[in-house]
Amino acid sequence: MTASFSLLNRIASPADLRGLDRAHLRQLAAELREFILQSVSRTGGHLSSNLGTVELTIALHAVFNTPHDRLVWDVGHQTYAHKILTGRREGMRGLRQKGGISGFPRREESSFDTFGTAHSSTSISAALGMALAAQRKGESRRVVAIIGDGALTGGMAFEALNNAGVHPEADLLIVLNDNDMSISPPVGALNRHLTGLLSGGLFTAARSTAKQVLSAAPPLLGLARRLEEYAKGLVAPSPLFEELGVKYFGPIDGHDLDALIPTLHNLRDMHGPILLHVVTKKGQGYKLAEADPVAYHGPGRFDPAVGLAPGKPGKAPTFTQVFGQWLCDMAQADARLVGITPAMREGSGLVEFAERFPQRYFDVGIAEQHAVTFAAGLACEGLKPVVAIYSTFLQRGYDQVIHDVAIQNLPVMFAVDRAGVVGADGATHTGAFDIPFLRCVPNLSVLTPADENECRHMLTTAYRHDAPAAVRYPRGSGAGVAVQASLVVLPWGQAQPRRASGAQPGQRIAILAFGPVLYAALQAAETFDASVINMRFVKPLDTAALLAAARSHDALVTVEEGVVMGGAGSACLEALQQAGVQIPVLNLGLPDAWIEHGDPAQITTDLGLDAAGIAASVRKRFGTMLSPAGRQRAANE
Ligand SMILES: Cc1ncc(C[n+]2csc(CCOP(=O)(O)OP(=O)(O)O)c2C)c(N)n1
Ligand SMILES: CC(=O)[C@@H](O)[C@H](O)COP(=O)(O)O
Ligand SMILES: [Mg+2]
Repeated sequence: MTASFSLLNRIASPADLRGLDRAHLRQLAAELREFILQSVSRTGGHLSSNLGTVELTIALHAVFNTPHDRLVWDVGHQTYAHKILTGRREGMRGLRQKGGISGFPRREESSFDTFGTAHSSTSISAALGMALAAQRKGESRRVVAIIGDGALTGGMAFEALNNAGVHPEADLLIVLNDNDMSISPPVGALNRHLTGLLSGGLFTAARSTAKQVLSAAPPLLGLARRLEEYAKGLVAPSPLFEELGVKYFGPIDGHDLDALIPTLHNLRDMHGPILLHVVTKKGQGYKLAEADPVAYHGPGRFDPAVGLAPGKPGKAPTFTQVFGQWLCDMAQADARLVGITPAMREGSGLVEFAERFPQRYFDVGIAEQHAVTFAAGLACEGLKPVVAIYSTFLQRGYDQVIHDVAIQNLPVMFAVDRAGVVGADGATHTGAFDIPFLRCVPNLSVLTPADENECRHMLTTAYRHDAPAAVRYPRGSGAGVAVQASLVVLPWGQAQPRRASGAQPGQRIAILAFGPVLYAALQAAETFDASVINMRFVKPLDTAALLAAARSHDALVTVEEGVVMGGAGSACLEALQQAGVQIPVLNLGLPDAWIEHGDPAQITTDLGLDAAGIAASVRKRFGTMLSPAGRQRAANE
């Protein structure tokens, strides 16, 4: 790194910055911002949110006695400054890489990380719990939740505010970090309310007023009350929060340490649930990120002097891109189609659809539960909703899938992206569980395309099925199979034989593959001259193909990129058991363990789900069967 980090290098923990004067804190902010930019440009990571929270993080650690006082971050994708100031500056080299530090707060990583997170809108609930625990235990502790304007759109945040408002004994400070952005531009009436608080020059006027009023020191008891009234009168009052029983302060400039520090100082000594509205800019200080915070939300590696490299032409499309193109084509073909995203327009591949079909596109905010039930409502009235959702975030909408979609057998289609290993985001974002939790729901079908072209066909197949259906596909690209333009419906519930074993009786193995892992299975099959079946459907399972494979082989292997426990392999075991068929079966997939962050290819290898890994597992389990002695034994049986 070329820049000088003379001050930052001396900060081993927040205690080191508490003695610094304002000028030095400003220098620290500048160094920290440069450090984050350089560091993230080398590792990839959530850049623009982190550039926007540098001053806020410094101010929080300067004013609060962390980690005794609790900072609870929402989502946690904006905690790089926090990590750097809490002893993990060197750790940033390995950010989100195998064995390195996480991109999110983790309790096991640092005592300053008070609550593990990465899914949105949990901070107020957790912080309220901590504040009430402290109160009940008689501990003197301040608890601060830091939540973005995007995260505040999540249902959990509203539920927590509703609860906090009836706990005046909870000393809880909620810092609303309002950068007027989610990943994409924010949506919804709450955003309109927040914008209203900043409009008409009020925020500009309030900036200096707030500085004078909210920063009055020292915070005496009587002053706290006056402060509140001043703030109500002179700064923008928010009836919304006040009516909920949460005292509202702000808005103040979240990049101005002279406003932040004294204000936090005063609010620190007030009681009950309080919300401080802080205004920041996503990408602050790096012009390219300020101009395009969406592109710099979570970039890979890049040269900070040049910015993000343009996508390479001719590269195979990702599954997400295949879905995005399919959605536009299907929308063109069927006027009933509507597309829904819970705040993931870019990640889920809906940018073009949103532009071309604005009346049929719904970004509902970070509100997965609502997204699913909203889709159910649309379906009730004859529309054909497609909910584009990451596997990990569908976990949030599970009861809605069961109660609102499946019980009523409504034709809602789920395009389940990021199913399987995701890489740098790690355990919180791995799409591990969707097969088990979806396949047990009556009426709901689960499809697992093996490649890009099959993905397009399966999306069409599921869409035309006219009942609840989920098509799951992974992050990134697959085998690179060319995608046909036509909208093809595949035979419902039918597997596809891909390779026939020519092995001797006693040595015949069939690999049943679910999803893109088919291609690794095909490679592994060469080693043992195994049969390979592309199962295509987890549900309805092609039991005819399964039983036929069991009859004509000596062992079965199932492979999927999801947890083995309760997964597609389990579905095969259940079907075999129901049919009274006994055959050795090896189930391969994700283990009963958290999949940590790292390079996705490396993770796949470590999990034994690449060709070599599958072959090694088969050899380990069925090695004796494959040996001459084993063959002899099988022949004698
Ligand atoms: C439950 C859930 N849904 C979606 C996401 C994906 N996501 C991560 S950050 C983010 C935007 C958050 O916006 P905000 O809280 O305002 O923070 P900012 O990015 O603006 O700093 C979204 C939608 C998530 N982490 N969790
Ligand atoms: C923090 C968060 O939840 C998102 O920003 C997520 O990291 C995006 O992941 P993708 O890069 O897979 O879209
Ligand atoms: Mg935001």
